[in-house]
Amino acid sequence: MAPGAPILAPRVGMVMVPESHRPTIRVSDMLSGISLRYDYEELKVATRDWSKSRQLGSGSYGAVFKGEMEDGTEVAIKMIDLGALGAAGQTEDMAGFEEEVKNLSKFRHPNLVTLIGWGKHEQFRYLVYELMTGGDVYDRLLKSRKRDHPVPFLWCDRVSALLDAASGLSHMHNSKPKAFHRDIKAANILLDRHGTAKMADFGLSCTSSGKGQRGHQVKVKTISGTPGYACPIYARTGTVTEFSEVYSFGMVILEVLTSIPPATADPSKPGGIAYPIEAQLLPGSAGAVERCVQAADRTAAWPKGLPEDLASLGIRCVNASDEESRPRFVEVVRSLRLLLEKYPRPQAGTSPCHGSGYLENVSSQEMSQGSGPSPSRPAPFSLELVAADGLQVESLPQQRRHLHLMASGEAGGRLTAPVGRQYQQDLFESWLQNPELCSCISRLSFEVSWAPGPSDMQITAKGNNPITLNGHILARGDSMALDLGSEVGFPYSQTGELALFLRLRFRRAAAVEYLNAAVAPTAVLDFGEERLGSCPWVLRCSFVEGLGGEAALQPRSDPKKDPRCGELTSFFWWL
Ligand SMILES: Nc1ncnc2c1ncn2[C@@H]1O[C@H](COP(=O)(O)OP(=O)(O)OP(=O)(O)O)[C@@H](O)[C@H]1O
Repeated sequence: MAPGAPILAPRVGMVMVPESHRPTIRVSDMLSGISLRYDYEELKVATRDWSKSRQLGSGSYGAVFKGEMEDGTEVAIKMIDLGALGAAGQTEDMAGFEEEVKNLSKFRHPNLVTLIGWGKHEQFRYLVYELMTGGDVYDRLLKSRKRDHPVPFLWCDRVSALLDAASGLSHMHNSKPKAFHRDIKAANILLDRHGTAKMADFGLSCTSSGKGQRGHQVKVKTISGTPGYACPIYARTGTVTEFSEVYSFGMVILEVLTSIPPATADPSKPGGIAYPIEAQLLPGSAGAVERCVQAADRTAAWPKGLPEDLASLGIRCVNASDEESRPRFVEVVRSLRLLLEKYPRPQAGTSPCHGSGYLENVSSQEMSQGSGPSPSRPAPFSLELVAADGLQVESLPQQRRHLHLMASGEAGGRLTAPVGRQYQQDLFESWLQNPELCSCISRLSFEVSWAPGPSDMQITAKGNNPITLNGHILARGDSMALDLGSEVGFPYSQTGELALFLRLRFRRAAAVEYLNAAVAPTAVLDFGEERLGSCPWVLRCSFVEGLGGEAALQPRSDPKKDPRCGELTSFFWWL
């Protein structure tokens, strides 16, 4: 599903739902009962005639396009080419169209992607979904590990996505008839613009009304699913149960904890598949929880204790030999909810859960040496959203109003931080309702540079689309000095009266950092207001594990002398 997904053969084979569960009516008959049929012309207009620029991705059965319907609703339209599938010996219901429409039409749940309607034209079938603009969990994990310009995917967003997805799956498994997704994987967990996760891609799903020895189950003739996620017992027997689904979800839990994919291309065998979770974490052997904790992706800034708790849950789900020892989805949901209660989201302003562009859990040593998962470093500035076309800024939570700059380069003794659609895509998309405006923001729109101190701040326009600084237009290559309070704008067009569709204010960051962050942050600091001695700012401590809140540590001019801040010195690289 995600671009660059490592899965080589997403579907091992095609679904064959057994006779007793197979619908006997033709697709066209069945769908006539579903009211939201869209005219082909409307779908064509919505996607600007299936413009390549509107393509969101493609799966086994065809491409998915972003569309805008007549009423302005943004949607994702999956196009299935039955001609191509027929040539490959596949039929209409094998393409998953019938199943997907039938199953999705039944479900209305906040954590299942909503099917808005459908359409057909010649050999094409169309599925119209709510648009999920936040990407998928697989892609988020990939982006969080990128060496250049990583986009943090922090622990609370990860656990919350797991809880959402498990809730959607639990709903399917507790509905009547019970429904099986059959392709649970990180790439099929999509995120909306607010970060809510929903299960997608029901092309393989099927229902069961009968109970077998192991509860509700469906025996399929051909095994399908995604390598690495598929339960080995299901792969052997062809019997889908809730437990086989929980196995796949357990793999997702371990993947979200460690950012290690369950399956990937095997570099040693052309066309081969490697199973990194199996190989590195040995989930079925003693010590698996410890290995998972060791492998926990530190860029997520896990709080102490959470990796153990999450690993234990994941390991229970992927018990390969005794499937009945796996929890049911309802238990998985409750366990994940308990984890979010046990480890509450830190408050805004000191939160390691600020999403896009936010500081990640790289240890202070890594930061000072510029090593570790990424060479990016938090800048002591941020850009605060002042206004965006079509958006009521006050409706956004505080933490979604800030673009936190990351210093990712150094030139001539100056640090630079990039801003643009390529770097803060999620944030720009969440600010701008109109995707065309979003695409007016260049991939690299501008760079902020400064001399360590920080002083002598400068902005340099880098994109084809101009920007403004305090009302002055800056074209590509233009630089201007930047002050705290300066306003950066994005103009609608270069001609006519200057009107801005997005305005951001340059401000000092409410910076946070986690010290001694081997796995969990032990302290959170932010810039205080005072200037003391030769030091331009004092770091005020908001939270230290075991010490409580802000009152526990007072601001001071020489943190080096305080034993409680042993690592603080390496934090001063930007001062
Ligand atoms: N509702 C949606 N909103 C936004 N993007 C979507 C939506 N549904 C799918 N996509 C995007 O379209 C791409 C293709 O999705 P699709 O479900 O067709 O295939 P897949 O699940 O990747 O592959 P396969 O069907 O072979 O498992 C995905 O990468 C996803 O990013």
